[in-house]
Amino acid sequence: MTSPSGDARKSLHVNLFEMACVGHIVHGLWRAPGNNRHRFSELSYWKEIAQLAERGLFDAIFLADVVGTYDRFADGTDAALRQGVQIPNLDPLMLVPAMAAVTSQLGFGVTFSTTYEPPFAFARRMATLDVLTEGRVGWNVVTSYLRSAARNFGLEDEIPHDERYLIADEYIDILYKLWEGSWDDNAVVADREADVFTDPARVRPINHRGTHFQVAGPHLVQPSRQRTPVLFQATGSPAGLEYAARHAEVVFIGGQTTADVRRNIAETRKRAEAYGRRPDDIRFLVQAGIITAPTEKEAQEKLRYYREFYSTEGALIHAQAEVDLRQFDPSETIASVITRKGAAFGNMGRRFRPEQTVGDALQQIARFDEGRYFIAGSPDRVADAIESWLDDDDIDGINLRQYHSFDTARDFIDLVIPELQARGRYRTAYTPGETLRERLFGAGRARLPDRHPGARYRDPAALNTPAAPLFAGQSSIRTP
Ligand SMILES: Cc1cc2nc3c(=O)[nH]c(=O)nc-3n(C[C@H](O)[C@H](O)[C@H](O)COP(=O)(O)O)c2cc1C
Repeated sequence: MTSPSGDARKSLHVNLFEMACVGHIVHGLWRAPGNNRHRFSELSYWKEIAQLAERGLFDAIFLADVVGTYDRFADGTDAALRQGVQIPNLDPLMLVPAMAAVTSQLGFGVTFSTTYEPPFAFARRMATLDVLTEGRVGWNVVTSYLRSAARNFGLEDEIPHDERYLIADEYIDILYKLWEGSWDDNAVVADREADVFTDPARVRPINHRGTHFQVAGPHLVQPSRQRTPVLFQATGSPAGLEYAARHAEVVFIGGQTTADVRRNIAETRKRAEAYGRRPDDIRFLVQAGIITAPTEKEAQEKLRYYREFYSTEGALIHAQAEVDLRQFDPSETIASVITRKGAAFGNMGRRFRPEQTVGDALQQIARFDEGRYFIAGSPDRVADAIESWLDDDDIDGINLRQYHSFDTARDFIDLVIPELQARGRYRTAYTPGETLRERLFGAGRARLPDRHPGARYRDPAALNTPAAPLFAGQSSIRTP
């Protein structure tokens, strides 16, 4: 079958979705016997999971991150602390060298926010990782969403949503200047006889003077194999999609149905063309929940078992619920709760329909086992579902959500991957020495293609001509 994007039989890209905490998105399951999540603060945990992902020939381990606490529910941060909802958490960039040292092919996607820390230091840290891993890193560009994070970095409140993307646009432009424009490939000559380590004629400052940042340069790190790490982004808003169309190479796309997802993908590809990119310059991933076992019956039993540990309170904390819905009669409607609680109902009003009951809303918020990209079943049924996601929805891959570390990844690797391989839907080996970008886009694509906006700074003259601002002429985007 030919997919809408034209590939004969698309092969699945897989990242293992991780975060250095006990409760990332599936809350409460850290208590399940045998779950290793509480070991996230041990180096051995990361070494073990990286080796497991490499055994499964995964594209990468993808690390989420937040820089504030979920403090809106009940007794604020205390609830998040008790439930382990993304706190305590460790800095994901620091985990990469440990995992890279015990693997040779696995990639690493790392989340970092453009809103709080200046670009120069981040450019250096990320380039360091790309140099040391020989081109195995990607960056998940986020603008952050917690008000508590803003307060950690000296702000009273969050910067308005669309303005964050404008800042992110200048931020990434600086990174392109540093990563792509500041150093020529052959700048390091290491000529002992001539007593020259780096040829100064091949290194230049960037002298960026913009709206939000001023960065002189030169970049402190010599070019890595990819120069710019693979650019990941997750978004659903018009501003975010515009940003993705311009910059992202891998997009986590939203949508509840095949039709939604296909439409969102098609629109993003079309917008990318408006920026001079090709429709297939972007890969699309979804976050998938997969629970499998040798037989259908065992898979359903495993699902039931996981359900027993799931924490509704954790889900409410993560959703930044301002009201504890559990205190209401399950048969009461959301409309009636809103009337009684008024403004205190906060963001929950946007999540639910007024006619829904509290019981229904609670189930909705605490459900980890539904939706187009969830399946609990035998390896055969899982593989059928994945083939449909690839062909019918036009996605390219998944971020595999973990319920149990390391069983979720192990089950997928031992049971589903052989089935996908037999169907020609999954690699049977890594291509030795390939970069993460080549794994996603093919041989010869270690670096951004020339048509990507970041590539313009390969011409040093471009360092003196500002890039067009994001959203230029876009009336739907709220510029400040
Ligand atoms: C798969 C996935 C992973 C995400 N990981 C993070 C993350 O680690 N840190 C973060 O601040 N936001 C993360 N987000 C949230 C997005 O960055 C973004 O805020 C969200 O998708 C809403 O998009 P918008 O900001 O364009 O409205 C993630 C979203 C998805 C779908």
